[in-house]
Amino acid sequence: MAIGDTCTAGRNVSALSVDAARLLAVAAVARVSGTERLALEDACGRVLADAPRARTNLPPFDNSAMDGYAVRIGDFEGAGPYRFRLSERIIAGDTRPVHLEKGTAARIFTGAPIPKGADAVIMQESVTRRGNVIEIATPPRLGLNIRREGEDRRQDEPVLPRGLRLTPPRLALLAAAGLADVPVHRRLRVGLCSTGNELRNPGQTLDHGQIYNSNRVMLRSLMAEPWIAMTDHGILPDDPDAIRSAIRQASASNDIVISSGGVSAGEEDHVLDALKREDATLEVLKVAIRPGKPLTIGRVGRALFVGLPGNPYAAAITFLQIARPALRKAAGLLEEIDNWIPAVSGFDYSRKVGRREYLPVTWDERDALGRPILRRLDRGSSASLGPIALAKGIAVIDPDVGRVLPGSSLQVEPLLCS
Ligand SMILES: Nc1nc2c(c(=O)[nH]1)N[C@H]1C(S)=C(S)[C@@H](COP(=O)(O)OP(=O)(O)OC[C@H]3O[C@@H](n4cnc5c(N)ncnc54)[C@H](O)[C@@H]3O)O[C@H]1N2
Ligand code: MOO
Repeated sequence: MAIGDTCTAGRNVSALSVDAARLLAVAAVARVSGTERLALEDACGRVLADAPRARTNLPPFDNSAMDGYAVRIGDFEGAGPYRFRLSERIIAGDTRPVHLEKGTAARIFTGAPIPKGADAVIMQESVTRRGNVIEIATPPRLGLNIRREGEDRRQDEPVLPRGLRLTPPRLALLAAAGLADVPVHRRLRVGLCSTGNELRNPGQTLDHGQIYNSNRVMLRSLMAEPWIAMTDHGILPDDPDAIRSAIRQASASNDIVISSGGVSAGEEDHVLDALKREDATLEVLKVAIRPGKPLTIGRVGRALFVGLPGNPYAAAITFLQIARPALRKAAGLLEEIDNWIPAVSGFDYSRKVGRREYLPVTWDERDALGRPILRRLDRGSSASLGPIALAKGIAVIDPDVGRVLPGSSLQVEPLLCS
């Protein structure tokens, strides 16, 4: 459901489920269109814009997986033990074309090319060697300890699909397939604003009634991704014109604008009015989520505007659950984050039904099935940062659950805490 700008009822709208709000946010953004080519060394954390093709077979030739002896299976005739004279010595990097003489073996090392005619490698620990002759007790199976040419990737085959975040192993695979550079999506331009007359930056002195801006560093750090180019538009006062002009400017120069504060129902909460005056298409106004119910998402020109609630825990949860999937889509990422783990409650918690709730939790032990036994870190009031700062994860409680009993199953989404 998209709520058009004819809706003047402010927060008198029914709350969307978390899943519906996430879908609307994701649907409201398009993938960035620009791409650039980067050397592999500069591409870690960036998003693959195409499926690069292997320049070579991987591995490029049949090679030995062990230090040992290359043999021909056909030479194992009759009953053992079997004796072979060593006719060759092949080390890694040997570029000679070698043909293994019938009835002989080749001394070979890990990574060295398999000589023509050989079809197994016996590791040296399984062989008795006397001078230039080896003795083998039983015949090997075909292909033993041989890494086949092209078994990882064939030349001209796609090495990786587009839309993947380039991680160290993915970059290594691209390098192994002979690629020196890769096409990546341009960085997603994200603008950040903090709204509130009460905000000062850490390091400044506080007057009575003022607080430190904690959302800024939290959101900047949550978005410290190689695929994001962040512009911090600073602290905006609770002034309708200032907020409107900041939204207009930030939306003209960014793909996505994220603000915190000023989205609830009070007359000093100006974000919604500013969006309406900027002719925004409003997508999300209220979500059945705890914390974070007042969440405002709309399109301003070509940009997506995400007005997170000011309360820090609510800002963190709504960012992670609803804004981040939209950012990931816009950046071209096609892999979803699906890292929840099954857990079991170690607490008794009664609550009002209706909203999906995210509780900060930790754990010190696991049950017989290996599931973490969750311990609550306070109620996780939407204004407090202590619980989420110490949490190992966030437990998810479905909207219709009124009581969580010890021993009941819960999903937990791990937080990176180490
Ligand atoms: N009458 C109603 N009041 C409120 C409602 C409501 O539905 N009706 N919703 C409550 C809920 S739930 C939340 S969450 C907050 C959301 O408020 P806003 O997004 O409008 O945010 P503010 O009022 O500007 O601030 C809320 C709170 O957070 C502090 N804050 C704001 N920005 C920062 C920052 N950058 N760093 C640290 N702390 C920040 C601010 O000082 C306030 O204490 O509204 C409830 N009220
Ligand atoms: O729903 Mo608010 O964001 O928790 O306090």
